[in-house]
Amino acid sequence: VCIAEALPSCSVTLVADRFSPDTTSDGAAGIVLAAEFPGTNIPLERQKRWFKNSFDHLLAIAVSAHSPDAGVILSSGWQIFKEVPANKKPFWSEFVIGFRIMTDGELRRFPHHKFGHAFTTVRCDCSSYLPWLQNRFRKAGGQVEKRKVNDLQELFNNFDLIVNCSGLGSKSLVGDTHVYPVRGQVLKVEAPWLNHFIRDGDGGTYIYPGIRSVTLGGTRQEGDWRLHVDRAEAEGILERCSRLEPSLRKAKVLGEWVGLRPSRKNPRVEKEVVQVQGHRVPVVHNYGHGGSGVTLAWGTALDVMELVREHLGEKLLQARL
Ligand SMILES: Cc1cc2nc3c(=O)[nH]c(=O)nc-3n(C[C@H](O)[C@H](O)[C@H](O)COP(=O)(O)OP(=O)(O)OC[C@H]3O[C@@H](n4cnc5c(N)ncnc54)[C@H](O)[C@@H]3O)c2cc1C
Ligand SMILES: O=C([O-])CC(=O)C(=O)O
Repeated sequence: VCIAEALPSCSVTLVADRFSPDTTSDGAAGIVLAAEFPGTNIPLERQKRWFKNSFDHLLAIAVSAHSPDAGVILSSGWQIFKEVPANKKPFWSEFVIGFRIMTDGELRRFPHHKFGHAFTTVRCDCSSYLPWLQNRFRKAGGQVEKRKVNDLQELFNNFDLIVNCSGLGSKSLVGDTHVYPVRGQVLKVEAPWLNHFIRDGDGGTYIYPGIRSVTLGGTRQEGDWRLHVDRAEAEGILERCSRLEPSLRKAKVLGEWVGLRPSRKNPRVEKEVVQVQGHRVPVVHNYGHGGSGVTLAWGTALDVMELVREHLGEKLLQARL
């Protein structure tokens, strides 16, 4: 969408074997919140820029008339901690709305937790947001092709530049041994009386009210490729969430879902030049966002757009010489 809208002289084709509602992104809890990538060599300033650019983009949708169609809304709530964290202010605290430390009075609702953040962020219902974005893409002249790409070489004859956003698919598509799954299971329940999110800071339990349902999570299992719903885990999620919000014991379960977070120590947002049959072909990678793909999507896409722009500038220069 970024490239198709900002560079109208380019013809952009989206090639994928799965589209909404069948992608990982469709089932994501969709909250705009991020943890620092552990052990990453991506500078914090760059992670901040990704967060801020995404947040500002989504906030503008959330406060516009597009909000209901796009499934993007403002969401207020609490992130609570059983122990006071070493870093009391996460790196994104300056970008969300009204970030503050919770008062003792607020914490009384959560007797097993000692510390918390209160703030307003954005929540994306991706089963609405993705079709809405795809519509924007088509309006900007984008083409869509549904097929599996087995090797990037299949694309080099028809395209001048490739942007690789294949998530976990990059393991086989570009032979990346650093990308791995972190399995996550969630439930959707009917509890229209809930308006505020509650997230345990360890990421193991969360309650996110949305437009049509409330998402309950979660699990984080590294290297686990199982895509089926695990009964015991579903019961565990319901139990943990009900301990935080007892009214959930009465909520009707509407659906269950499992997804694999495309995880990587360093999310890969960079240009690579690949040699194919004597030609140098540029590939811009944008994958490995782990549990923060909804949060960082727009910010990383803007970096990709800059890399695409640079490449077009170089091409133009070469053509003139
Ligand atoms: C339970 C759970 C909860 C989550 N909650 C949140 C949250 O609250 N906030 C947040 O920010 N993030 C969240 N995430 C993380 C988020 O879902 C991911 O980071 C994001 O979906 C990754 O997006 P992606 O586009 O890279 O990958 P995907 O959504 O998996 O898309 C990859 C695309 O590439 C295509 N593809 C791959 N290989 C090929 C190939 N060889 N040929 C053709 N097409 C190919 C696929 O068909 C698909 O269309 C959550 C994840 C899970 C599992
Ligand atoms: O951790 C959260 O709050 C939601 C999320 O991003 C995930 O499950 O990956």
